[in-house]
Amino acid sequence: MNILTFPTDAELNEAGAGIITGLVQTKPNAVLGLATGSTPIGIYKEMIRTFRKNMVSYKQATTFNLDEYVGLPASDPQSYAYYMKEHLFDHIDASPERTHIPSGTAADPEAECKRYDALLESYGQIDLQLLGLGHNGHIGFNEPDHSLIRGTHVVKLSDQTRDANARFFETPERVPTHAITMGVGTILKAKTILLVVKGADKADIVHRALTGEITTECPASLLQTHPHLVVLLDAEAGRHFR
Ligand SMILES: O=P(O)(O)OC[C@H]1O[C@](O)(CO)[C@@H](O)[C@@H]1O
Repeated sequence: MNILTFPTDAELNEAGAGIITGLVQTKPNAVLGLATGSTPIGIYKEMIRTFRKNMVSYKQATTFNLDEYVGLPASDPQSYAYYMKEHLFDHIDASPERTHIPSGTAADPEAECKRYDALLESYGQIDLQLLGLGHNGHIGFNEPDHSLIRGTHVVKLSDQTRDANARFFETPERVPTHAITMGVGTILKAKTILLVVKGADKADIVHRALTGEITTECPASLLQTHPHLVVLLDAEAGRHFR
Protein backbone atom coordinates (compact mmCIF):
# COMPACT_ATOMS: atom_id res chain seq x y z
CA MET A 1 0.00 0.00 0.00
CA ASN A 2 1.30 3.41 -0.96
CA ILE A 3 -0.18 6.28 1.08
CA LEU A 4 0.49 9.82 -0.12
CA THR A 5 -0.63 12.91 1.76
CA PHE A 6 -0.90 16.28 0.00
CA PRO A 7 -0.76 19.74 1.56
CA THR A 8 -3.17 21.22 -0.97
CA ASP A 9 -6.23 20.05 -2.83
CA ALA A 10 -4.68 21.19 -6.11
CA GLU A 11 -1.63 18.97 -5.62
CA LEU A 12 -3.79 15.97 -4.74
CA ASN A 13 -6.00 16.48 -7.79
CA GLU A 14 -2.97 16.83 -10.05
CA ALA A 15 -1.45 13.64 -8.68
CA GLY A 16 -4.72 11.70 -9.05
CA ALA A 17 -5.30 12.93 -12.58
CA GLY A 18 -1.65 12.28 -13.41
CA ILE A 19 -1.98 8.61 -12.43
CA ILE A 20 -5.11 8.16 -14.55
CA THR A 21 -3.94 10.09 -17.61
CA GLY A 22 -0.50 8.44 -17.37
CA LEU A 23 -2.18 5.05 -17.62
CA VAL A 24 -4.33 6.06 -20.59
CA GLN A 25 -1.31 7.60 -22.35
CA THR A 26 0.62 4.33 -22.11
CA LYS A 27 -2.42 2.08 -22.59
CA PRO A 28 -5.02 3.93 -24.72
CA ASN A 29 -7.52 1.05 -24.45
CA ALA A 30 -7.31 0.96 -20.64
CA VAL A 31 -10.37 -0.08 -18.65
CA LEU A 32 -11.08 2.51 -15.96
CA GLY A 33 -13.37 2.08 -12.97
CA LEU A 34 -14.82 5.48 -12.09
CA ALA A 35 -16.42 6.92 -8.98
CA THR A 36 -18.83 9.73 -8.18
CA GLY A 37 -19.44 11.84 -5.07
CA SER A 38 -17.74 15.13 -4.27
CA THR A 39 -14.23 13.66 -3.87
CA PRO A 40 -13.21 12.96 -7.50
CA ILE A 41 -14.57 16.20 -9.00
CA GLY A 42 -11.19 17.99 -8.75
CA ILE A 43 -9.41 15.02 -10.30
CA TYR A 44 -11.88 15.00 -13.20
CA LYS A 45 -11.28 18.75 -13.70
CA GLU A 46 -7.54 18.09 -13.96
CA MET A 47 -8.13 15.23 -16.40
CA ILE A 48 -10.17 17.62 -18.56
CA ARG A 49 -7.37 20.20 -18.43
CA THR A 50 -4.83 17.61 -19.62
CA PHE A 51 -7.22 16.48 -22.35
CA ARG A 52 -7.63 20.08 -23.56
CA LYS A 53 -3.87 20.36 -23.90
CA ASN A 54 -4.11 17.45 -26.39
CA MET A 55 -2.01 15.29 -24.10
CA VAL A 56 -4.36 12.32 -23.89
CA SER A 57 -7.29 10.72 -25.70
CA TYR A 58 -10.00 8.58 -24.15
CA LYS A 59 -11.49 7.38 -27.46
CA GLN A 60 -10.28 3.83 -27.00
CA ALA A 61 -10.67 3.67 -23.22
CA THR A 62 -13.57 1.86 -21.58
CA THR A 63 -15.09 3.06 -18.33
CA PHE A 64 -17.27 1.35 -15.75
CA ASN A 65 -18.90 3.35 -13.01
CA LEU A 66 -19.23 1.91 -9.56
CA ASP A 67 -22.84 2.66 -8.85
CA GLU A 68 -26.17 4.32 -9.62
CA TYR A 69 -29.29 5.17 -7.65
CA VAL A 70 -32.28 2.94 -8.28
CA GLY A 71 -35.18 4.95 -9.68
CA LEU A 72 -33.23 7.89 -11.12
CA PRO A 73 -33.14 8.22 -14.91
CA ALA A 74 -29.92 9.44 -16.58
CA SER A 75 -31.71 12.77 -17.22
CA ASP A 76 -32.08 13.40 -13.46
CA PRO A 77 -29.38 15.85 -12.29
CA GLN A 78 -28.85 13.73 -9.15
CA SER A 79 -28.22 10.54 -11.08
CA TYR A 80 -24.65 9.37 -11.39
CA ALA A 81 -25.11 9.08 -15.17
CA TYR A 82 -25.83 12.83 -15.22
CA TYR A 83 -22.93 13.53 -12.86
CA MET A 84 -20.47 11.72 -15.11
CA LYS A 85 -21.56 13.68 -18.18
CA GLU A 86 -21.45 16.96 -16.29
CA HIS A 87 -18.09 16.41 -14.60
CA LEU A 88 -16.19 14.37 -17.19
CA PHE A 89 -17.71 12.72 -20.23
CA ASP A 90 -19.10 15.87 -21.89
CA HIS A 91 -15.62 17.44 -21.75
CA ILE A 92 -13.39 14.67 -23.09
CA ASP A 93 -13.48 12.44 -26.17
CA ALA A 94 -14.72 9.30 -24.39
CA SER A 95 -16.81 7.12 -26.72
CA PRO A 96 -20.38 6.95 -25.35
CA GLU A 97 -20.62 3.26 -26.28
CA ARG A 98 -17.60 2.56 -24.06
CA THR A 99 -18.79 4.43 -20.96
CA HIS A 100 -20.82 2.11 -18.75
CA ILE A 101 -23.00 2.92 -15.76
CA PRO A 102 -25.65 0.62 -14.25
CA SER A 103 -29.12 1.76 -15.28
CA GLY A 104 -31.14 3.10 -12.37
CA THR A 105 -34.41 2.68 -14.24
CA ALA A 106 -34.08 -0.88 -15.51
CA ALA A 107 -37.46 -2.62 -15.20
CA ASP A 108 -35.69 -5.54 -13.56
CA PRO A 109 -32.79 -4.25 -11.42
CA GLU A 110 -31.57 -7.77 -10.65
CA ALA A 111 -31.32 -8.52 -14.38
CA GLU A 112 -29.50 -5.20 -14.83
CA CYS A 113 -26.91 -6.31 -12.24
CA LYS A 114 -26.37 -9.56 -14.15
CA ARG A 115 -26.02 -7.63 -17.43
CA TYR A 116 -23.46 -5.28 -15.87
CA ASP A 117 -21.44 -8.15 -14.41
CA ALA A 118 -21.41 -9.99 -17.74
CA LEU A 119 -20.17 -6.83 -19.45
CA LEU A 120 -17.47 -6.34 -16.80
CA GLU A 121 -16.53 -9.98 -17.14
CA SER A 122 -16.12 -9.58 -20.91
CA TYR A 123 -13.33 -7.06 -20.25
CA GLY A 124 -11.59 -9.39 -17.81
CA GLN A 125 -10.09 -6.91 -15.41
CA ILE A 126 -10.35 -3.21 -14.65
CA ASP A 127 -6.90 -1.63 -15.02
CA LEU A 128 -7.45 1.13 -12.51
CA GLN A 129 -10.35 1.56 -10.11
CA LEU A 130 -10.87 5.03 -8.66
CA LEU A 131 -12.60 4.98 -5.28
CA GLY A 132 -13.95 7.46 -2.76
CA LEU A 133 -14.77 6.51 0.81
CA GLY A 134 -18.08 6.77 2.65
CA HIS A 135 -18.16 8.03 6.24
CA ASN A 136 -19.13 4.54 7.37
CA GLY A 137 -16.34 2.88 5.39
CA HIS A 138 -18.40 2.06 2.32
CA ILE A 139 -16.80 1.74 -1.10
CA GLY A 140 -19.07 2.13 -4.09
CA PHE A 141 -22.34 1.55 -2.24
CA ASN A 142 -21.10 -1.57 -0.44
CA GLU A 143 -22.39 -0.75 3.00
CA PRO A 144 -21.03 -2.22 6.28
CA ASP A 145 -22.64 -5.62 6.90
CA HIS A 146 -21.88 -9.04 8.40
CA SER A 147 -21.16 -10.27 4.88
CA LEU A 148 -20.49 -8.57 1.56
CA ILE A 149 -21.52 -9.45 -1.98
CA ARG A 150 -18.96 -10.21 -4.67
CA GLY A 151 -20.69 -8.97 -7.85
CA THR A 152 -23.00 -6.16 -8.89
CA HIS A 153 -26.13 -6.06 -6.76
CA VAL A 154 -29.01 -3.95 -5.49
CA VAL A 155 -28.32 -2.49 -2.07
CA LYS A 156 -30.50 -0.76 0.50
CA LEU A 157 -28.72 2.44 1.47
CA SER A 158 -27.93 2.98 5.14
CA ASP A 159 -29.48 5.96 6.94
CA GLN A 160 -25.97 7.39 7.36
CA THR A 161 -25.30 7.26 3.61
CA ARG A 162 -28.70 8.76 2.78
CA ASP A 163 -28.07 11.56 5.30
CA ALA A 164 -24.57 12.20 3.88
CA ASN A 165 -25.93 12.44 0.34
CA ALA A 166 -29.03 14.47 1.27
CA ARG A 167 -27.04 17.63 0.57
CA PHE A 168 -27.39 16.96 -3.15
CA PHE A 169 -31.20 16.61 -3.06
CA GLU A 170 -34.03 19.14 -2.55
CA THR A 171 -35.26 17.30 0.53
CA PRO A 172 -33.77 14.35 2.48
CA GLU A 173 -36.81 12.23 1.56
CA ARG A 174 -35.86 12.47 -2.10
CA VAL A 175 -32.61 10.55 -1.58
CA PRO A 176 -33.28 7.16 -3.17
CA THR A 177 -33.53 4.25 -0.75
CA HIS A 178 -31.68 1.79 -2.99
CA ALA A 179 -28.76 1.73 -5.40
CA ILE A 180 -27.06 -0.66 -7.77
CA THR A 181 -23.40 -1.10 -6.94
CA MET A 182 -20.45 -3.07 -8.17
CA GLY A 183 -19.51 -5.63 -5.54
CA VAL A 184 -16.31 -5.75 -3.53
CA GLY A 185 -15.17 -8.82 -5.48
CA THR A 186 -15.13 -6.81 -8.70
CA ILE A 187 -13.48 -3.83 -7.01
CA LEU A 188 -10.73 -5.98 -5.52
CA LYS A 189 -10.13 -7.67 -8.87
CA ALA A 190 -8.89 -4.36 -10.38
CA LYS A 191 -5.16 -4.32 -11.20
CA THR A 192 -4.64 -1.04 -9.35
CA ILE A 193 -6.92 0.71 -6.88
CA LEU A 194 -6.70 4.46 -6.38
CA LEU A 195 -8.46 5.44 -3.15
CA VAL A 196 -8.95 9.18 -2.70
CA VAL A 197 -10.06 10.64 0.61
CA LYS A 198 -10.53 14.29 1.51
CA GLY A 199 -11.65 16.16 4.62
CA ALA A 200 -11.27 16.09 8.39
CA ASP A 201 -14.57 14.25 8.75
CA LYS A 202 -12.99 11.20 7.08
CA ALA A 203 -9.68 11.16 9.00
CA ASP A 204 -10.88 8.54 11.50
CA ILE A 205 -12.58 6.23 9.02
CA VAL A 206 -9.67 6.21 6.55
CA HIS A 207 -7.25 5.46 9.38
CA ARG A 208 -9.48 2.65 10.64
CA ALA A 209 -9.93 1.28 7.11
CA LEU A 210 -6.21 1.18 6.31
CA THR A 211 -4.72 0.23 9.66
CA GLY A 212 -7.52 -1.43 11.61
CA GLU A 213 -9.11 -4.85 11.59
CA ILE A 214 -10.08 -6.22 8.17
CA THR A 215 -13.81 -6.62 8.50
CA THR A 216 -16.94 -6.46 6.36
CA GLU A 217 -18.23 -3.98 8.95
CA CYS A 218 -15.80 -1.55 7.28
CA PRO A 219 -15.84 -2.54 3.59
CA ALA A 220 -12.86 -0.30 2.76
CA SER A 221 -10.70 -2.31 5.20
CA LEU A 222 -10.69 -5.11 2.60
CA LEU A 223 -8.54 -2.83 0.46
CA GLN A 224 -5.65 -3.67 2.81
CA THR A 225 -5.49 -7.05 1.08
CA HIS A 226 -4.99 -5.52 -2.39
CA PRO A 227 -1.47 -5.79 -3.84
CA HIS A 228 -1.57 -2.46 -5.69
CA LEU A 229 -3.40 0.06 -3.55
CA VAL A 230 -2.50 3.74 -3.90
CA VAL A 231 -4.10 6.13 -1.40
CA LEU A 232 -4.25 9.88 -1.91
CA LEU A 233 -5.16 11.91 1.17
CA ASP A 234 -5.48 15.61 1.74
CA ALA A 235 -3.85 17.02 4.87
CA GLU A 236 -7.10 16.83 6.88
CA ALA A 237 -7.98 13.26 5.97
CA GLY A 238 -4.34 12.23 6.44
CA ARG A 239 -4.10 13.67 9.96
CA HIS A 240 -3.47 10.27 11.63
CA PHE A 241 -0.80 9.24 9.14
CA ARG A 242 1.63 12.06 9.81
O1 LIG B 1 -16.96 11.88 -2.12
P1 LIG B 1 -18.15 11.85 -1.23
O2 LIG B 1 -19.24 12.75 -1.75
O3 LIG B 1 -17.82 12.08 0.19
O4 LIG B 1 -18.73 10.38 -1.34
C1 LIG B 1 -17.99 9.29 -0.92
C2 LIG B 1 -18.55 8.01 -1.46
O5 LIG B 1 -19.94 8.02 -1.43
C3 LIG B 1 -20.48 7.64 -2.67
O6 LIG B 1 -20.75 8.77 -3.43
C4 LIG B 1 -21.71 6.89 -2.46
O7 LIG B 1 -22.39 7.49 -1.42
C5 LIG B 1 -19.39 6.84 -3.27
O8 LIG B 1 -19.59 6.60 -4.61
C6 LIG B 1 -18.26 7.73 -2.89
O9 LIG B 1 -17.07 7.11 -3.09
